[in-house]
Amino acid sequence: MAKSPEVAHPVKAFGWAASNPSGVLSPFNFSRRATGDKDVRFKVLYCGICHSDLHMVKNQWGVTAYPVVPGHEIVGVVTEVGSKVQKFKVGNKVGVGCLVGSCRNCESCGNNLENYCPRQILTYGFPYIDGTITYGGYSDHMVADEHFVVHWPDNLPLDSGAPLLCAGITTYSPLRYYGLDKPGMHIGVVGLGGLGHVAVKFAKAFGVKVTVISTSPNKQDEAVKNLGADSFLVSHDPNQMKAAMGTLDGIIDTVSAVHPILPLLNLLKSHGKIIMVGVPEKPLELPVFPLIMGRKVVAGSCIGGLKETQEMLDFAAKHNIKADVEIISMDYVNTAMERLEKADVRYRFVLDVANTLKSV
Ligand SMILES: NC(=O)c1ccc[n+]([C@@H]2O[C@H](COP(=O)([O-])OP(=O)(O)OC[C@H]3O[C@@H](n4cnc5c(N)ncnc54)[C@H](O)[C@@H]3O)[C@@H](O)[C@H]2O)c1
Ligand SMILES: [Zn+2]
Ligand SMILES: [Zn+2]
Repeated sequence: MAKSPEVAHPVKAFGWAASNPSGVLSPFNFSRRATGDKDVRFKVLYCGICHSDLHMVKNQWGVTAYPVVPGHEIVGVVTEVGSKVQKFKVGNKVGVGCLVGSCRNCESCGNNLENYCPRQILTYGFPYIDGTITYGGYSDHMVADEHFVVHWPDNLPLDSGAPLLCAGITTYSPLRYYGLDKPGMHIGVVGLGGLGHVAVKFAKAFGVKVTVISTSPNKQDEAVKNLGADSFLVSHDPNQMKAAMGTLDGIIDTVSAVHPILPLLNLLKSHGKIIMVGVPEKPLELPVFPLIMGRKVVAGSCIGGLKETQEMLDFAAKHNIKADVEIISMDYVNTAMERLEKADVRYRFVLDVANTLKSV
């Protein structure tokens, strides 16, 4: 039976929440559960702002339960561990991404794919096993079962590394799973935002040639010079798109809004794959002819399991991969959301929670 909120959640917490589909966030007092046997409690230091947070605070997917405290790119330092915790000690640097629970019993969980567990529990806005609602990392502290907590590699910066917990794993996982990680391959990355720019970095680290496909010609210089992309295509330039037809082994599509995929399918070689990771609020149109003519694949991918998330972080630390970030204070969050909506960020906002979150 679900415990009453007071019993289940005796520890005071403080963060910023949206309370209606305007998406405007404001200071919010709430509480979290006591540290259970297998729980890790940590002080939040930094939290990235994912476009999913924006979709959620505005209820663009129609699933938001208000009030919602967003944030699933959370790094911090452990302050307390339960008596049965094995992997962590007080003082360890840790991270929590999009998941804080799953059944631990199904085929997906058995294969370290908690991200495909039908009973997965997301880090915020989701019913937890005690019947309460989860709250994310735009807050002073977190508590999570140690299975859903990852070790932070020593040489990975906390602030610019935080976005790897969602943007990083969401692009690393499909590059690996769909075999788009072989040196000499040529892939496209569509949408040069939070996810897209780290997709470029991981693909380059795998030895893959990368073309960025974007609506914004003004991102070209930066994509090539700073992010290491090999080439750049302006998606609304028909001449450029025509010249590049049939050249790509795969595409990672990170676009957050409805967009045509026919021009992207045309860029693929035969047997090429387009992997959808962006989540537009409405369905996309799927033209079938260009699919069958070339045995092409349209596929999807959702974050990654905990084992792969740790592997991705360790890989990033080894190859010096981090996000390009704009560090902001908590009271800038609403402006940041407005700017994110206009794609006015290079390339991820990260909240400096520990230094700027003030209780009221
Ligand atoms: N599959 C997953 O597990 C997963 C994980 C995280 C985020 N997401 C989703 O991925 C998407 C991208 O997230 P992000 O944080 O990188 O967002 P972002 O806003 O940082 O980047 C999105 C990019 O898409 C571009 N874009 C927007 N509308 C466009 C249009 N109509 N045509 C072409 N380009 C357009 C923007 O310019 C921007 O560069 C979001 O929908 C988010 O919810 C999915
Ligand atoms: Zn995310
Ligand atoms: Zn499961």
